[in-house]
Amino acid sequence: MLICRDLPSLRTATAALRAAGKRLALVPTMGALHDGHLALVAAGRQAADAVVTSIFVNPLQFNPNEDLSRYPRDEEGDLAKLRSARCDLVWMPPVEAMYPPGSATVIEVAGPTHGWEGDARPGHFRGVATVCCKLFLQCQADVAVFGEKDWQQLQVVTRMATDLDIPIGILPVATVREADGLAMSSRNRFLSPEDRATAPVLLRVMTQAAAAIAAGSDVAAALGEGVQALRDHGFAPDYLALVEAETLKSLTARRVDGPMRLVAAARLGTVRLLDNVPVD
Ligand SMILES: Nc1ncnc2c1ncn2[C@@H]1O[C@H](COP(=O)(O)OP(=O)(O)OP(=O)(O)O)[C@@H](O)[C@H]1O
Ligand SMILES: CC(C)(CO)[C@@H](O)C(=O)[O-]
Ligand code: BAL
Repeated sequence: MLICRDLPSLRTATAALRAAGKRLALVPTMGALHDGHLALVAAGRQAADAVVTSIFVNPLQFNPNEDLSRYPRDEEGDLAKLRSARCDLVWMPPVEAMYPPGSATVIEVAGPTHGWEGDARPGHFRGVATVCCKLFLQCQADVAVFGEKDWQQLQVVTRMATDLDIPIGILPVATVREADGLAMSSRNRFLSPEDRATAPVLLRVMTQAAAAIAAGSDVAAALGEGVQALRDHGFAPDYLALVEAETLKSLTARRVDGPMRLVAAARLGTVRLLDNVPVD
């Protein structure tokens, strides 16, 4: 497994893979890898001949009041996991290689960035879109693999690649969960034992609300009951919403002309949990 820490060596390595006729899959991550990330690597292996995983904790997508400095890092562990998953190349640039002094260009996506995580984390999607655009251009992969766990991010990146005519396919991978239903996330390690025991309630509440809406219940009532149930279990919900799956536009009634998604963010102690489920 090759490890590249500067752009010239990444370009040389990816050019050699392409010259050998290999199709490349890119898996963008921020490290602290778990089985959710490894499912993306496995999907990349299925979709292409060689997998490039990037590990870069992107300062541009964190707000000043967020957890950049305590974001979990585990380079040794990550590299061991990627070797076992038969990743071919790891791209782990230092911040100065990604944003050299004088960098002055950002990518601003409208549409699916509006609302939800876009409201809760101002500037977050500008940082995500900018780094993903750079990663796509740096690696020139054929496909990029993203988890459905970050549903809004998946829609934002898909929109950006389409709008900028970047020749890359976006491959979504279903959310990987713990046995009790909690979506795997690097930040779960910060849950206290008590909060870890409560955390799966988020999926249970969302699944119930999605089933009620699918069965024809009033949307506002189903969402209201869900929010109350979360509060009763000690969550501080940021939002629980029914949205159009691709645009993230809020829905007050079931739609009949396309897919819907239930999206939620809720805090438990210091940890903000994200999840989403289909409504059908
Ligand atoms: N449980 C999961 N199932 C599927 N994909 C996942 C899962 N968790 C993360 N991913 C995907 O892995 C990629 C990198 O995510 P990231 O490195 O932020 O991991 P994370 O565990 O989501 O961390 P965070 O705690 O920041 O949310 C994203 O495409 C994300 O959607
Ligand atoms: C896509 C990503 C790697 C961009 O920094 C990040 O937002 C993430 O880990 O989901
Ligand atoms: N998983 C999305 C990256 C972030 O929380 O910043």
